[in-house]
Amino acid sequence: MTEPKASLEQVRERIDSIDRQIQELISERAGWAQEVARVKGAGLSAIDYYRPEREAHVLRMVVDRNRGPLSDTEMVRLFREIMSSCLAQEDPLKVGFLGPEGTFSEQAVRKHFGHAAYGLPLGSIEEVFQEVAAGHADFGVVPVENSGQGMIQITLDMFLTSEATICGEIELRVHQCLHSQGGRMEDIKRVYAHAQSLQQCKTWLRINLPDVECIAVSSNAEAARMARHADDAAAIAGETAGRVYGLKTLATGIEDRADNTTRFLVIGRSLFPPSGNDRTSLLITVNDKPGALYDVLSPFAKHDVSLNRIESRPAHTGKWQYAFFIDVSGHVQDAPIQAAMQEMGGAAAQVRVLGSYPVALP
Ligand SMILES: O=C(O)C(=O)C[C@]1(C(=O)O)C=C[C@@H](O)C=C1
Repeated sequence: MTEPKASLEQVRERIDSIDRQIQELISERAGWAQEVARVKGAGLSAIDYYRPEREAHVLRMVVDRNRGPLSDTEMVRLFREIMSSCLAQEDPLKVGFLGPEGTFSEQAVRKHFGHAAYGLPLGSIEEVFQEVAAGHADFGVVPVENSGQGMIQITLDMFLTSEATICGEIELRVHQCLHSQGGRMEDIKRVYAHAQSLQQCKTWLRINLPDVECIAVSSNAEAARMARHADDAAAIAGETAGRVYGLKTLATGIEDRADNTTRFLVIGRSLFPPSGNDRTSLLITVNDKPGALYDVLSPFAKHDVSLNRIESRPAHTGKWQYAFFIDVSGHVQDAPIQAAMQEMGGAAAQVRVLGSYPVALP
């Protein structure tokens, strides 16, 4: 270790002085955010001021400027909170998510919208779509894919029948923990968790709790709630859920894959302009003729548009008809995507732009 540069008292004086400057600058920034609101016009609500493309741009500049010692994720989190508070000065955004309190979906809401947004815990993914459509929530956050388990089909299927748009994506590293009321691993006879979490921790459970009964429930937070009632029960859930439900944490990082990550979508009712680094999600149904899918996809290759993902789901329009969820790099206003969509022409029975949105930040 190198020699200290100053005494503890001197270090604290320096920190106090920096805090004063930071606070003055945050207040000044909040004043300018109010000025943005005046420029845009009075009497609007939070959703009219919210600009995901601008926020993504601001946060990318934060990452570009970051020289440490704090990580990019930490810096982004701090600036996200500042923007969240600036935006909420008039009226906070209302964001629906799969509740109850303490779920990973709630963590995703906080990661993307900060703590000044108003979180609305809802009973199911379907309800999140319904509340956004009805205007009771400005936006919704729904899980769509896990790095180990793949796509969450109910979320994809909701786009077949709802008008929801995609306004953002969030990647959340999912760290699972084992929590219990009693706090003793040797007493555990039952483990509650969401089915996905049981899958994510399968190997750990086999090695560490081979004889317990595993019970799938509607969410990890629900599992934590159930585990409160008996000393011989435990829950697999995130750290937040354990804290919210007052449980003791018996083990942390019990997910089998070190890179366990869930991708969430931000759903809303409108489309937003380009941020400079975007992804576009399309919902395409093809006519039942030879080469139709090829004819839909080849224009993207021709115009040098990268295809990030393709998923097929039964289309609900007839037996053996399929809808394709296609993600491509870029914004729908970009010339190459426009050209590809025009060329695709009659090969597609239906094309719906679900949304163009900033690629997830760290
Ligand atoms: O730049 C704007 O349009 C603002 O309203 C300011 C601001 C910010 O704090 O930077 C706040 C909320 C928006 O979502 C984007 C940016």
